[in-house]
Amino acid sequence: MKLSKKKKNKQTVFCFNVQHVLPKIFPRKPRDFSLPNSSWGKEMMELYNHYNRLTADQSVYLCCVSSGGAYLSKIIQSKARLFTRNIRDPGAAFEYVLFFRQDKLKCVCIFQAGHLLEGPPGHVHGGAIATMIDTVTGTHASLLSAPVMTANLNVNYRSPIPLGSTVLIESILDKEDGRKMYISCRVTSTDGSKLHTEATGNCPQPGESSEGPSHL
Ligand SMILES: CCCCCCCC/C=C\CCCCCCCC(=O)SCCNC(=O)CCNC(=O)[C@H](O)C(C)(C)COP(=O)(O)OP(=O)(O)OC[C@H]1O[C@@H](n2cnc3c(N)ncnc32)[C@H](O)[C@@H]1OP(=O)(O)O
Repeated sequence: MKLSKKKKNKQTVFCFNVQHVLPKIFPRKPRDFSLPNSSWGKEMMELYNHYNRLTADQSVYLCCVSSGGAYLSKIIQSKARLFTRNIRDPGAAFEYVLFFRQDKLKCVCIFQAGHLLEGPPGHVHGGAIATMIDTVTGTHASLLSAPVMTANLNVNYRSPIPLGSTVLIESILDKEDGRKMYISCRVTSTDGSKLHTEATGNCPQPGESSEGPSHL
């Protein structure tokens, strides 16, 4: 993955451009799943507008596209799809947008959990929550360094997340030790008053001998 670097108002702004990570052979412009759609509730829209405004000067808006599968299928001859973007029905599963703040080494994700993610009746499945945490910490670590693999993820579920609700997932780089990135993550209600889940993860850049995401 390449990050382009632009000087803007004396600040360095990193732009994540999907065109850099897609091969030229990709037949059409992929749908950008991080743009608003009709399934987004009021809270999701308000938060999206809030963070999107913040990106104007000092942050980066990540375009999380569904293109991974189509890209990979050309290479590994499979029907792979990025797990969190493989359900086409808007609002049915993982609706989310990631915002990466360069200054505080912090990533914020707005996540609206759809009806296909049910675990305990009326609430979000723990595996779906861990998936989103893994996605946020993995993307965060990858954008701070190079593509990583999650080696270790510890998740503590503190209070259930109501199905259909919107939550904030915030990740922070705690420590960088060689090629290991230690990241902590909190899932809270959108006003921050209720803690749903806490997690810590270790995401190293794979060594040369390991089977990392080198094909990316
Ligand atoms: C993929 C990222 C792409 C990014 C693209 C961004 C664009 C945005 C687009 C789309 C976003 C999508 C984002 C999704 C993100 C999802 C992330 C995942 O779910 S990854 C799948 C689950 N994880 C695995 O399958 C790993 C399996 N394990 C391995 O492959 C290896 O064990 C690996 C690579 C983790 C390490 O292997 P070694 O050979 O490279 O290196 P060694 O020496 O074994 O470990 C390195 C250091 O890490 C520690 N370590 C290893 N395993 C550990 C563990 N389980 N717990 C704690 N530390 C561990 C070791 O002690 C070592 O530390 P010392 O350097 O000696 O200090």
